[in-house]
Amino acid sequence: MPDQRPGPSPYGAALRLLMEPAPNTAATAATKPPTATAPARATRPDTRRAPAETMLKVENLSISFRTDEGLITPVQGVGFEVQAGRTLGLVGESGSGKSVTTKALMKLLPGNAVIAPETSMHYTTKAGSEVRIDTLKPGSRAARQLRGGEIGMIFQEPMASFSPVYTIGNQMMEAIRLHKPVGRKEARAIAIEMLDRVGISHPAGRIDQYPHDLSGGMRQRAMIALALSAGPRLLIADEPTTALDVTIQAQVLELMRELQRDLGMGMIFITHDLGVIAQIADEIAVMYLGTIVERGPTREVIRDPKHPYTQGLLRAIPSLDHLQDRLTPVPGDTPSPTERPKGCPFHTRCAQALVGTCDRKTPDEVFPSRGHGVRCWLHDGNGRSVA
Ligand SMILES: Nc1ncnc2c1ncn2[C@@H]1O[C@H](COP(=O)(O)OP(=O)(O)OP(=O)(O)O)[C@@H](O)[C@H]1O
Repeated sequence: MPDQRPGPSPYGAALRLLMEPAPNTAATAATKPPTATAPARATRPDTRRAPAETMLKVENLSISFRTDEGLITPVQGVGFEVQAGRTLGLVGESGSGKSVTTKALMKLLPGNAVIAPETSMHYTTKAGSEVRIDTLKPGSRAARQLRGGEIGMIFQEPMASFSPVYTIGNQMMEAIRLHKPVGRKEARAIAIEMLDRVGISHPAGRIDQYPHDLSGGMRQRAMIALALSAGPRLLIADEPTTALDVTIQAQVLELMRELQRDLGMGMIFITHDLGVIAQIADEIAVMYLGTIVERGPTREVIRDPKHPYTQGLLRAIPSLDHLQDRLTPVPGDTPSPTERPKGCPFHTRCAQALVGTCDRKTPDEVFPSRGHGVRCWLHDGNGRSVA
């Protein structure tokens, strides 16, 4: 089991600012991240409160895999929404089912995967038509059109997107022409413009370089340009900044926010790091063992986490001014999906578990406040804590 404790990221400090009800000026200055490009969200005026338009609605998503050991179900009853111009942060430990969930959206699940019949995944296209993603055939033309043209994806490792044997430009032009009726010349012009947009200097020259000619940060930017060149309406970003050093990480996050504002894209941002989520996400969904245990507006979930697992993740965040302190990781290991505990999946690690309830019955989602949902027997859904 890999160590899940987050490293000392500068976002720990940004997160603290979100958690503290009224930071005083002196404290704010002392805990500011060292990167000038990453101002804390808490200090930034919120300019994105336009009426929300739901572009993706996932309900009751369950995914199983046929394996030699039998059927395992690493994703169970997941539901969330993504709005145009907003970001949903999907956070959870390794193996919690984040990648499998997004692969289902991209129709990229392997052949041994089975999506439960009660699942529904509604997506609204650029043209305004409704697509039931759950009913699309993987490998079909409709699925290919959805991927790239409507839903783009960026990964932690840019080489997962780029082929090493073609130039950046050739790969971008191919992506553009797959989704837009343009000739080579026009596609090249769009690609150069996109490289420029993501901050790559001398884009007209860089376009003819190979991925390995670029530095790590540049490759990451080029991958964002590649994903955006087909003009996706929804961008799925799977740990896109984890491999970068903190300064570049902050620049890439800022760039993504900027592009999102300009293009009005919806975004699903996947990470282990709640500090990064605090920087980029409007809403958070916390996943544990294939279930969303808590979701809601970022600020509210971070200031007033309801689920003991979310509370544990927040306790595990280091702050820059207390790096010498011991972190408090969530005790215990995540059980394997083949040994999913009965009742609440977190009860085996929960210090507040109610014997006879949490170990027997699976909690339904309740809403202690508007838009803030939690699956935990400690909450009764009327804003009251049962414990
Ligand atoms: N093809 C497959 N066959 C069987 N099990 C699989 C398959 N793909 C994924 N799984 C299982 O599904 C579970 C969830 O995996 P997933 O990759 O979605 O986790 P994650 O939250 O994205 O983790 P990480 O942060 O490490 O990427 C894991 O237990 C994994 O072993």
